[in-house]
Amino acid sequence: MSAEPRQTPWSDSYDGWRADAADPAFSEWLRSGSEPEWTAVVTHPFAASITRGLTSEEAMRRYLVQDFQFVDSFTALLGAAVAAADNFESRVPFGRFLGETATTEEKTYFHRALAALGASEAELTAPPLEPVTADFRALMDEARRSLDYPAILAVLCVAEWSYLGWASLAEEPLPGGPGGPGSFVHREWIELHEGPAFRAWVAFLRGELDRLGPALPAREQARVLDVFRRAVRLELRFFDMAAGS
Ligand SMILES: Cc1ncc(CN)c(N)n1
Repeated sequence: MSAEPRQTPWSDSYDGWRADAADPAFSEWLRSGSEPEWTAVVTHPFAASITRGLTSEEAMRRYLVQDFQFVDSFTALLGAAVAAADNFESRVPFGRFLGETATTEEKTYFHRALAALGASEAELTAPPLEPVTADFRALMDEARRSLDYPAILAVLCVAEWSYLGWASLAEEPLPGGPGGPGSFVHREWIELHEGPAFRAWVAFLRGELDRLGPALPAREQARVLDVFRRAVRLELRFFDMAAGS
C-alpha cells in the first residue's frame, strides 16, 4: 500500500491518501491500519483463556448470551452481502455460510452451550444488551441497510478474520478433553473459528476486499477503513466486556 504517511480517515482532506492500486493486499492495509487494536483483539486475555479452557462457566455464559445477540445481526448482514455482492460467484459463499450459521453450526452450538451453562430462556431470547452489543448491532445494521458491498465486507471480514486470529493460537490438546480443563463449550467455540473451511471463508472475505478495494476512489477507501477500524474497536470492547474490564 502507499508508503505516504497516512492521514486519518477523519481528517478533512483525503488528497494523497489512498491504497495503492498496484498492490492487491487491500485487506492487509486495512488490518495494519487498525493497529494496535487488532493485535489487542487477537491476543486478548479473554480469548486466550478460552483457548486454554480456563474461562469460568459464568464468564462464558455472560459472553455467549451477548454473542448470540451479535450473531442475529451478523446473520442479517450475511443476507445483505448476498444481495449487495457484485456478481453471482461472490453471492454463493455468503449464501452457503449463511445457511451454516443459521441452521447447523452456530445456532445449535449456542443452544447446547447456553443450556449447559444454565442460561435461562429469557437470556437466550431477549437478554438486556450490554452497550457494546448494542453498538456492534448498530454498526452491522448500518452496513446492512447501506447495501454498500465494501462496507459490508469490512464488518464481516473483521469479525471472521479476528476470530480466526485468536482461535488459531489455540494449542493441542484443545480444552474439553478427558481430564483436561474446560468443556465442549470452549473446544467447539475454537473449532467453529479454526480449520480449513473457516480459513477458506476468511480468505474469501479478504479476497473480495483485495479485489475491490484498490480500484476504489481514495475517499471510498478511507470510508472502508473507517468501518473496518470501528469494527475492530468493537471486537476489543466486546472481549473487554466479557472479561468484566
Ligand atoms: C463479537 C463477535 N465477533 C466475531 C464473531 C465470529 N463470528 C463472533 N461470534 N462474535
